[in-house]
Order: sequence, then C-alpha cells, then structure tokens
Amino acid sequence: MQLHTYSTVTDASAKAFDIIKTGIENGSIHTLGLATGGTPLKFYEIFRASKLDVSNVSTVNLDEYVGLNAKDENSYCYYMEKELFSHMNFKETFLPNGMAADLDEECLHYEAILQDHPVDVQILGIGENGHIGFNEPGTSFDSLTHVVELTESTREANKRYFDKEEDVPTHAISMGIKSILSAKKIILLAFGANKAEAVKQMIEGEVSEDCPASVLQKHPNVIVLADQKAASLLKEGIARD
Ligand SMILES: O=P(O)(O)OC[C@H]1O[C@](O)(CO)[C@@H](O)[C@@H]1O
Repeated sequence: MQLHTYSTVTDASAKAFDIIKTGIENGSIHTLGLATGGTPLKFYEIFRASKLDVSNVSTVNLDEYVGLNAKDENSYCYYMEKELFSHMNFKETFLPNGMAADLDEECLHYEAILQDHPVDVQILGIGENGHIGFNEPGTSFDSLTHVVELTESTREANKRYFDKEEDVPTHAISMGIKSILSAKKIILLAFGANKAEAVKQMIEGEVSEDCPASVLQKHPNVIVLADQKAASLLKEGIARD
C-alpha cells in the first residue's frame, strides 16, 4: 500500500484526478469504479471542470441506498448525476438499483455487470468505522454484491444529508469486499481527523473483518491519498511520499 499525504483536500483530489486522467488518456482505463459521500466531492469538481473526453469509459458505483429512487436527492444515483455524470460524456454508467422489486436478484444482476466491466481503477472513501462501500465491520472478505443493513454509526454519520434521522435508509446494496478487491488498482481518499483512527487500522492494524478497509493490505496496487489530519495517528516513520 502506498501512502501519500497532502496538506489540502484539493491537492490530494487533484492527484487522484491526475492518475485517472493519465489512465483514460493512455487507454488503460476502460471502467472506472466510483464512490459517493463527502470525500470525493472535490475530486468530482476537478473532474467535471476538466471536460475530459470519457466517451470510451464506463463507470460502476459502489453502492446505493435501498428505497430511494433516482429523483430522490439523497440517492447516490442523483448524487452522481449532479456531481459528475450530467457534465461528462461517459459511455455508460451503472449503479445498483435500490428500488428493485427483488433485491437479491438485483445483487446478482449487478455482479454480472461487474464481471462484464472489470474495474481498472476504483475510487474509495472510508467510513469512520473502517467500512468501504457499505461493507460494515464483520462483512466477509469473500462477499460479493449484497444487501446490507446499515450500522447505527453509518446512519449517524450520513444523517447530515437528510432532513430527519428517521429518513436515513436502513439498508443499502453494496459491492462486496471481494467485488471491490477485483479492481486492478484502488485509490482510497481519506480526509479529516474523524477518519484518522480508521486510516490507522487500515494501514497498521491487523487484517481483520473488524476493519473492512484493512483487507486493502492484501491488494497489490493500492494508493492512499490522505490529508494530514486523516494521517495524523500513523506511526512516525511509516513510508510516505
Ligand atoms: O465520504 P464520507 O461522507 O465521509 O463517507 C465515507 C464512506 O461512507 C459512504 O458514504 C457510505 O458507504 C461511502 O460512500 C464513503 O466512501
């Protein structure tokens, strides 16, 4: 795992975009894995301002809430349209359908989409409890796309986007840990002091399902782009550049 630390979110996000831009321009990125939440907002701002030609690029998103339709401002589908897709010319874009009548069927369907669109680079955020996608602590490292019951800590962290706490969905569809690990390259963004403990566990902790992000230690090509606050609990002297 490589770690790069930056003094600003903008610098770290610009680095993430540089890597993606290079891959798209040299033809090595056909499918881009995308994330939602607060973390990648600056990355998307830089991305959409670039007006990069992405007509040969497909995207797959990590997750979607169950029960929110594409017009719901809190759905990840709405978020992606607003922050990126409506500004760009992607070939095709995929998110799990949280409105599917048969959610288990939808998980199989999404996993088939992932098989047809192997992810070249996956953008990830990290939850305060170490979750990646919506894979909460305890999720099997062998998991594929599945329906997740959200933990109280994740619902609490995400309630800032909703009018009322009870509006925060209780379930989501998420790519599984195994699905995420099949990406050829992973760029994890982590910003803010509230992510410092999760970043420490991810990088220095033992690889354990108690911290889903720790599984990234086993992936051969992971770059962590963190601000100094998120990296603040790491041991002095840990390899960084
Ligand atoms: O970027 P945020 O809003 O801190 O959220 C962290 C993670 O939690 C989620 O919002 C939910 O899984 C992810 O999309 C994100 O990577």
